[in-house]
Amino acid sequence: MQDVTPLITLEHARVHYAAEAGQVRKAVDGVSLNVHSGEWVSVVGANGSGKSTLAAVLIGFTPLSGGKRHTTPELAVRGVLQQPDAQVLGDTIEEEFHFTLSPLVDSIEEQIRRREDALHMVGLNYPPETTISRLSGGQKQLLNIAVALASKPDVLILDEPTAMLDPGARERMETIVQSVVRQGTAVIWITHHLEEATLSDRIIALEKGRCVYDGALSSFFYGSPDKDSSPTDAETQSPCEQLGLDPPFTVKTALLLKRQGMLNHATPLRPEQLVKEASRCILN
Ligand SMILES: Nc1ncnc2c1ncn2[C@@H]1O[C@H](COP(=O)(O)OP(=O)(O)OP(=O)(O)O)[C@@H](O)[C@H]1O
Repeated sequence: MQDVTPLITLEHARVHYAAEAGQVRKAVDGVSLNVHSGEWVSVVGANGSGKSTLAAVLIGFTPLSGGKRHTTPELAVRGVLQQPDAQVLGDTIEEEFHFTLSPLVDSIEEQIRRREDALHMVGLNYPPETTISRLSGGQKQLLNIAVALASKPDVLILDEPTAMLDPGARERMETIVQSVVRQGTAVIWITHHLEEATLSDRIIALEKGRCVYDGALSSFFYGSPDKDSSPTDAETQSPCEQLGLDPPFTVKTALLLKRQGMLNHATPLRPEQLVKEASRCILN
């Protein structure tokens, strides 16, 4: 059950940078949104659309050029950024957890328990005295995610967390996020892989720094359900298609089936939903 008070609110948030020849680069341009407890929000958009800048604004790293950012008192926000090396402070796994957990948790036993749970969760099976420089890029990313999880934040912001991960670790990330969201953490997941967005509750799309979509996944991928025309009509392109983004394989397949007169108003997002809808269609 979601708390109605937003954890973070942005009101007309702007981040503008000075560019060449006196121009202004609008990295984030008038974005207004709310983030609630226990929701999983995907943020999508083309390269340079402002996703990482928005993440930095939500975390509180990047000051606003205009607009407002409100948070609830003592909100704990943790971010895992794209470059894992940029976030590592310690020489060893143990040190890395210690730097984050010692200001938050007094008991050493509790710190160790959180560290072991988090390493187990992300599947990083290395002893705590391991030197971080020995880890691969993907393993460092998993370490940053584990440290963020161990701090039990109210809001967890993941900027392309799976970019360096193998398929097994990617799948594990989805399970981890489902579990922390169930415990009430709000997760903001920035991704170029729209397959990863299909488990989230809501999708935000950016274009040239502006928020051009904030809402349900089904309307984003299939168009608005209350329109009279079919979502496969050229004139009724979905927001995803209008933005030129690559929809998940399941959505592409479902759209092809719809063009063959199958699936009616079904809007499957995951393969298992597509199989269910297609079977229903065949049996009828
Ligand atoms: N510190 C900065 N100084 C100047 N311009 C910046 C700065 N940070 C970002 N920008 C510009 O702001 C725009 C948005 O960048 P941002 O990294 O937020 O996009 P993105 O959607 O995350 O891109 P990608 O998908 O490629 O990671 C880009 O045009 C970028 O060049």
